[in-house]
Amino acid sequence: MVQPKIAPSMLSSDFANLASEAERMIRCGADWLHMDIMDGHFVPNLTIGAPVIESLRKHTQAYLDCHLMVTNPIDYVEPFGKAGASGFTFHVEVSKDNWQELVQKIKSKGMKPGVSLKPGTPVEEVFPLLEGENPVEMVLVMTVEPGFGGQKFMPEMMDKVRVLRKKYPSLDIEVDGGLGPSTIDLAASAGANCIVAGSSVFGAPDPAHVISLLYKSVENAQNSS
Ligand SMILES: O=C(CO)[C@@H](O)[C@H](O)COP(=O)(O)O
Ligand SMILES: [Fe+2]
Repeated sequence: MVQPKIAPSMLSSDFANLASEAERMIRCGADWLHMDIMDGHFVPNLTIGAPVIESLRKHTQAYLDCHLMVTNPIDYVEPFGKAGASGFTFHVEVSKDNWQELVQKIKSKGMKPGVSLKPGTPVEEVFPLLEGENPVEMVLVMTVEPGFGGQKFMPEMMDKVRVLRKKYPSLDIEVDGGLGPSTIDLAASAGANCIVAGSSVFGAPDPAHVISLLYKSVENAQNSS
């Protein structure tokens, strides 16, 4: 059975207090911290890069689940490895020609390679990356258009999750965008085990309660499947 992981998206945190926000999330029961890296080109928004990951790493031992919404992910592997990133998830839409080199490089820097796909990208496009000698170890299914937090969950993306879970029973499948107490059951029953949640966690009066609801939903779905 794949381990449930709840990953609050730090995009919804107070960036001016990133270290204490990270610590607060871990205290609230978060398994991973989801870090959204946007280059203002692949997506129309600009966030943080390796220097911020490096600074945060000095304050936490937590798993830093980095989601690279960038046009040239290969340029980021070395700096992110040095900075202390744990997971490095790139987008399939910009990696068709060099994903093999990318995966190899990510692993050689001690990070876990993942691939993400935008809502309009067919799930079949990630299949080659899950086969062969050097596969990715996680698929991140976007459930909103990448770029911003606080958008509405797209339930039609659950078909992709179902297809992936059927084909790859032990794969880490992450969902990202619009996840919270009202949408988690759809994602959990489709087979997602890694759950990114930004606004629903940071906007809640009791983030620990939301994190535990998300975790329990994944556990329940796994126990009844
Ligand atoms: O990658 C992204 C957005 O591009 C996400 O990680 C969001 O930051 C999730 O935020 P919510 O939809 O949960 O508010
Ligand atoms: Fe993300």
